[in-house]
Amino acid sequence: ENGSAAAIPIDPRFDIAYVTPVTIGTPPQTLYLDFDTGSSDLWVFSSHTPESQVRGQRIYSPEKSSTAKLLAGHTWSILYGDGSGSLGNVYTDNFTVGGVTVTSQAVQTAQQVSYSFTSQSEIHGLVGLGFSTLNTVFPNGQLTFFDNAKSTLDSPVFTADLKWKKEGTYDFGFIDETKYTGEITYLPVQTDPGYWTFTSSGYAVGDGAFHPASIVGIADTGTSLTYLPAEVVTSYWGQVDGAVDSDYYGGYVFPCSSKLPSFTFGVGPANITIPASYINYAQITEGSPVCFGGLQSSSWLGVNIWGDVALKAAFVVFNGANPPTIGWAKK
Ligand SMILES: O=C(CNCCc1c[nH]c2ccccc12)Nc1scc(-c2ccccc2)c1C(=O)NCc1ccccc1
Repeated sequence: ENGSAAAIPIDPRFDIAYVTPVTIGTPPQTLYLDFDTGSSDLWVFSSHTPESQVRGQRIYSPEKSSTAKLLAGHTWSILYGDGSGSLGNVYTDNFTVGGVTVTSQAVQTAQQVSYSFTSQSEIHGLVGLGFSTLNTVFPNGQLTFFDNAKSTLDSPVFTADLKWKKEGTYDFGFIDETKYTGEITYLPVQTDPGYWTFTSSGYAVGDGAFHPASIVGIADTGTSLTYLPAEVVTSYWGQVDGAVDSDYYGGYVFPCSSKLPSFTFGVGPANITIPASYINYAQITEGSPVCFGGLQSSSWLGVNIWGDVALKAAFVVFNGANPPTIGWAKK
């Protein structure tokens, strides 16, 4: 049974994250969750989350679901690179997204969430679409929604068609030819430790020369910006009048009036171009003449991340066959 669901930007001004409607339990409880290829825990705000940590989010109440079952003795705790995190207990219940249903999906209910989640009222939890090896449930790791759904899909794939300041889609089980142009270029995926890790073949700044390089990075729908090696982002921001790498603002900022070049990255023999508008990420604060870049250095992360700023420039196929591969197409 294949499926398709909307990827809705949570803020009309800039693409912090995208949420997708899901239903959990019986009778169905609808929540809007962040589908995240950069992690592998499905966790939700719940009736177990302290009221002081809930600010407008919808919650999942397992006690109101006749099909919910506590996974006794199991707990989870996750920490993300930005220092945010959450922890709690585990239930299994019916989980449906875009017409695809998994009965007895592990649903991790939050007993604690960090402030960065409390402050995002539009995000009611995350659906990890990384490899299940990254799942944090203890003592027995749980399977992701995609791993559970795979056998019921026509093909063991899901695709991401994220859009700039507009609603996109996640498709499960099939590849929609109307969503891309030209050919899909498939690349090998390194599944250790469990991210969708691939190697880009290089980059170009604006209409400049292509620089062949092997850039190993994670295709990550759950991270807003794109973080690349210092020499790459330095050569990009070197082309922008007034751009500086600001300790104060925590990254490259530039005068909002500056003209930005596009950024092209290689995917095998092909390439994807990120339009300049996607890299003009956001004003520092409403009305500020200072803008924050969508392309930032990965040196403090220790890992390169192709986040939403890059992914929304492409149609991306996450192929969960054995061995897994990742496909990139223009659109
Ligand atoms: O975790 C995810 C995707 N889920 C994010 C969920 C989330 C976390 N706050 C959120 C807030 C809103 C919505 C979703 C989230 N991706 C990956 S793969 C490797 C790293 C990593 C590993 C080591 C060191 C650094 C990163 C991360 C990472 O920490 N990204 C977040 C981030 C955030 C800021 C800057 C860089 C990376």
